[in-house]
Amino acid sequence: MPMPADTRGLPVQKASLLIKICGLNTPQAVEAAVAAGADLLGFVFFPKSPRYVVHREAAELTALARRLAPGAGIVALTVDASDADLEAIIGAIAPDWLQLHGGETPERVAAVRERFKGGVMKALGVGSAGDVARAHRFAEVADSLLLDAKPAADAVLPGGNGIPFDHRLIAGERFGVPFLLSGGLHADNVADAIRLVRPQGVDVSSGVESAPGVKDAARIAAFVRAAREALDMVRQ
Ligand SMILES: O=C(O)c1ccccc1NCC(=O)[C@H](O)[C@H](O)COP(=O)(O)O
Repeated sequence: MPMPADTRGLPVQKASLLIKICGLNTPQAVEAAVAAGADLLGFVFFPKSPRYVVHREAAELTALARRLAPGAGIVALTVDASDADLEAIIGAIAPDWLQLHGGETPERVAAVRERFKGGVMKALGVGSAGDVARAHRFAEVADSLLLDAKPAADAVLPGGNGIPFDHRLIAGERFGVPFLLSGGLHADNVADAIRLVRPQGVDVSSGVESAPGVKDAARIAAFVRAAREALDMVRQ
């Protein structure tokens, strides 16, 4: 899996993750996320998702993002992607981060990280104390974690379902690597979630949409404002 060596630009790691808007699929959505001041911009490479972008679209959107916000981190979200798929995505958009949102094992995460020069973020569903213990194992092989709700058994998507989980399971938890809190967040609940969990950042998709796959500029702005204020408070 030959991967470019110059993608670990790491403005995002310096910023310790912070606020990610996921599932950007139009120029308007990218512009709204950038205008709101998002730190990480996520692009979904999972065909069954309403936020799916093909490589050519993703290349155009990430070029726009880099022009408008050179300091923002570009995140490519994949689900159990093969080496060839990852290589094609990296070739198309040179992401700063790969978000692995499938059933990747710790060994697979370590192997991807070995070859990819950007950051590797492992997404995990949390529904029990056992899941938190499992997250610690992944923290040994990933650059960061994204802790999300577990999808329903019959869900089509492994993420992006707008479902929250019990944040008390990870209140004050530390993993040795930064993590994003995710799952069912929106402008009205994100501050409470941040105050309880004290994550290094937050991630949202459904909570800033007017319909599945349709980002809403006002909701993005409100989310980033609320999240930024709460993150600033817990960092003091
Ligand atoms: O968003 C998707 O369509 C998606 C598809 C396949 C795997 C993961 C997906 N999203 C993952 C994310 O990073 C979401 O932002 C995260 O799960 C939170 O989603 P939401 O609860 O909708 O805010």
